[in-house]
Amino acid sequence: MVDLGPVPAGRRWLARLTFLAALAAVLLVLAGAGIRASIGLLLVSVIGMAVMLAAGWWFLTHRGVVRWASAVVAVAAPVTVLIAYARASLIWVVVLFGLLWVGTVAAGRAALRHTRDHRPDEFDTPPPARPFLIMNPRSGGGKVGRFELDSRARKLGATVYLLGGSGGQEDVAAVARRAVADGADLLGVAGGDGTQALVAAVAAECGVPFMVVSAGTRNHFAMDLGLDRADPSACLDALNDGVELRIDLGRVGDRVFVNNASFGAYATIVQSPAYRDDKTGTTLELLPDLLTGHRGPVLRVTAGSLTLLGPQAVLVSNNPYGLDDVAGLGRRYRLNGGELGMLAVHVRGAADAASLVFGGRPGTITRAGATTIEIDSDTGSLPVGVDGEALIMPTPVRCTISPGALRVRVPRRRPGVPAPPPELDWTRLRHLALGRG
Ligand SMILES: Nc1ncnc2c1ncn2[C@@H]1O[C@H](COP(=O)(O)OP(=O)(O)OP(=O)(O)O)[C@@H](O)[C@H]1O
Repeated sequence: MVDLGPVPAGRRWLARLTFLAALAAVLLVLAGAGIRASIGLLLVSVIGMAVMLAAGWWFLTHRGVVRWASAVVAVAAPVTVLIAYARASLIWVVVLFGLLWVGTVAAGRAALRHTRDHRPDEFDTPPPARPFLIMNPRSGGGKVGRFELDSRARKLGATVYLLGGSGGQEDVAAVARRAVADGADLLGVAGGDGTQALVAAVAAECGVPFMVVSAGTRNHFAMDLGLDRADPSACLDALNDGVELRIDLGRVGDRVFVNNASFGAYATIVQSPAYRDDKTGTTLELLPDLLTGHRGPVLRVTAGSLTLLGPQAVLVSNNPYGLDDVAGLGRRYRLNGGELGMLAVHVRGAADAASLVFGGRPGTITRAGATTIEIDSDTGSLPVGVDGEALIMPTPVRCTISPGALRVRVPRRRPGVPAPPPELDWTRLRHLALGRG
């Protein structure tokens, strides 16, 4: 066994604090409510949540009176649970228990936190001599104008191409290719993730570095690169004081994606012509048929040795999302792991929905990692959402990953990506608390 040296005293005390807080939480419930009321409290909570999830499923899969009656039940269930707590004068027990449990988890995580440096490898490379940035003045509600990104970039020596001058949809990949042919030695985008993916593909193909300016609305790619999302102008620092990262690119059919490709209900809904004008109304109208399999393609997914038949939604991502707990929800802790992530949801009825209280029955939510994922269906083509852009692709649709395919230039000083939260491993905590490392 490798000797990792002595454990810092601070971590030992944090591990002890974890056990103390957990014990205090349990004692509080037993002392405040008694054993019988504690069991009752737990049962009422579990039943309330299960009813809420089952009613939520009925809301999504029905229309008319049944839908709205389900909505009432979905809201009434948690309210009833709260009333039950209040009538038993136990709200303070529940609130205090919640606070103590949050403290327990925080102390446990801090005690087990990885000590290894989480930053990806950075490469020192000379600054670009002829950077070329494509900017979309309409992205993020006009961030290019608000943060004066175009004039700032020009002052730093970049050539700026503003999208939208022609009035119609421009071929950004062609603009980027022309720029490289004319001598550009870096390509960058200030815009949404769909545009980032199109230009990143050209940068990887031409072997020039890519630069991301967080001027979109969601900026998920910028977030997972550890860039500043609040102030997109900070991303321009990469031009004069930058380092390079090597990251992976996902491929779906003949397209590149930087974040994810989605299949199934959501991808089908966004293809609907009515979706642009009425997102909620169109989703509610289409969901019942899509979720119950009366409409839309039946998906067949192969990820490594795993095969799934009939999931309602599948998300394939460029490196897996940290979905193990809410802290990591919707973010990737690394973009250079060389593996696609897959998340598939298959809810067959209200019982499956209710089972989500305990994490779902087997097959309800499936996660996997693989280097190739194939999505097939009984139809000749499939709607696919590629980094938020709605496309139709011929089946079977193959997703692969190209490890280290993209050089990304980022500011040397940037917010960075937090280390993934460690699993709350009680055995390791016990060893730590007892000073055994
Ligand atoms: N290639 C393009 N040529 C011309 N206009 C474009 C192009 N791409 C996007 N637009 C226009 O710019 C608007 C904003 O697009 P974009 O997706 O880049 O930003 P966003 O919606 O703010 O970001 P996000 O992808 O994070 O939601 C779109 O509504 C679209 O009309």
